[in-house]
Amino acid sequence: MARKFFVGGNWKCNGTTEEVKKIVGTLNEAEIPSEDVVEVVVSPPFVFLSLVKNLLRSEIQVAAQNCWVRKGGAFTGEVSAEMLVNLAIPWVIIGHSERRLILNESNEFVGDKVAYALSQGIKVIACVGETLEQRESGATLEVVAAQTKAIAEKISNWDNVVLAYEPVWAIGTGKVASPAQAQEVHHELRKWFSDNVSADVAGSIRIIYGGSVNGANCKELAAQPDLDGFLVGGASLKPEFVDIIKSATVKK
Ligand SMILES: O=C(CO)COP(=O)(O)O
Repeated sequence: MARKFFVGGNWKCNGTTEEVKKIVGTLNEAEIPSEDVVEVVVSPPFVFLSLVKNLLRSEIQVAAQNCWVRKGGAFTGEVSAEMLVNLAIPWVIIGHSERRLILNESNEFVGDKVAYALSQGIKVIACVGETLEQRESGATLEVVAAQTKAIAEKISNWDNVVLAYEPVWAIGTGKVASPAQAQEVHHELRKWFSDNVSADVAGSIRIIYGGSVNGANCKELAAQPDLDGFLVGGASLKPEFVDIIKSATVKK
């Protein structure tokens, strides 16, 4: 079965009510390819999830940017998977490098979070990616394999997971991975699934790229055979996000 192109917009810790309404207005008016061609998900900060879900056209889904690792309770400042279910939020981003590196989320903790969110029926955009230092020392594949393995050790069904390869050195830097660099890692990750999980999962899992994707560079990246979409940061706050969604048609 062909892998449906996936475009996620990670708004990170940005936006006011007015700005959020403006982005949603742009998306609601945009001409985008049908749901058969592309799956689109935007991820606002927690406080705007309900607002966005209520205002946004129904073909575009909503994701949280994180959730607590287990059942909710006495965990001040956290938001539980149960709460996301209660708000009918279908997706969550887990293991973004900003959380791994700034908030010290370990591979194991990320694996536990992915497993718990899935157990509650929430689909997961799981992020992996190497730092510049790791790339320069030749450790890229080892790093992304270890991050993926820590998830694989905690889950047995990958149907509701999208894997986002986001090299840290490309995030927010304007320094996008070349199509060849992205393809190489996506290909190796797919091979990792084939060797360590199953040929079925290797063939069906969507591996999307994130890191300085914009309206100008998306088409060439989208054309890479093992690249099934994008996780977009900065450009997802701008009208050019629509151009990135449209790059799905490159696969046709
Ligand atoms: O981190 C990202 C998406 O999760 C990518 O961010 P930028 O697109 O701003 O580089």
